[in-house]
Amino acid sequence: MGHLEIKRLSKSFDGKEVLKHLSLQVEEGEFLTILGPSGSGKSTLFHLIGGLIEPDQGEIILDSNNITGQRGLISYMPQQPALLPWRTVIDNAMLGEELHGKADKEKAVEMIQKAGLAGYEDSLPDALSGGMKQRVAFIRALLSPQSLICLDEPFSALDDFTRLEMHQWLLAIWAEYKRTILFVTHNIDEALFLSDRIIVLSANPSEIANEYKIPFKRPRNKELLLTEEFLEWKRKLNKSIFQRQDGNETDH
Ligand SMILES: Nc1ncnc2c1ncn2[C@@H]1O[C@H](COP(=O)(O)OP(=O)(O)OP(=O)(O)O)[C@@H](O)[C@H]1O
Repeated sequence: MGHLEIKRLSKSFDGKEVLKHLSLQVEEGEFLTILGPSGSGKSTLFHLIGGLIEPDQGEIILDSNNITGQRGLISYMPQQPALLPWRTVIDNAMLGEELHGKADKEKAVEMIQKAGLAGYEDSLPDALSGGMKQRVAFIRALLSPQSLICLDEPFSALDDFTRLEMHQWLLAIWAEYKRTILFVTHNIDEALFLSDRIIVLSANPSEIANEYKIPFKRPRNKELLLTEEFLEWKRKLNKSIFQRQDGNETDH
């Protein structure tokens, strides 16, 4: 479960083409990142997958079902953690599950503890740091029954130290609860550190400029960031993005 297929998706706003015939697949259990410049249509793509808006053309297929224009079938974690301020940590964590039936409180407590938030179960979100709030939002996404989790730049508001910590935490928890993840970011390091595969988007309108399978072994830890292999990949992706923006040939 969690196999996503996007078929020739197009979307314009006020006559401006944002996505043009975009096709991609996310395999079951895969961590796929879409890397693209600001304004390349990454959030628009997520709004389409989540059924918040309808495409002009194209289809979205999840586990062989056409879900185009349908809401509530994927788990979505936005840039800001979007916790309800009047609900406690545990009640926020169980929210996605509650909306789809009965919540498993024991499981939620277990995950909160694994996320290093033991003792905060009954606290309100205001008592948490930015990184802690993101953990709660991610637990909520993981506990929701949907097989595909879409993460829209979830760490962009965090400082570098917290972000790296969150990356390591996310990979550890993802390895344990194995779900399909579609992640968008414009941070190259983040994309390389986390992903099985990276799709680079071009802008105006968005098309797939390049696609890369990332060979780093798992589990990954922060030492990877300083290896020659990592820096080599970083140069390759930089070149892919910036040559394209400068209007030169792409690197395939
Ligand atoms: N509801 C809307 N009405 C009109 N234009 C829109 C709407 N939503 C998005 N756009 C336009 O579509 C383009 C792509 O926006 P989108 O937010 O999807 O890009 P993005 O890649 O997620 O950018 P960022 O990385 O800055 O968040 C932008 O030019 C934006 O102004």
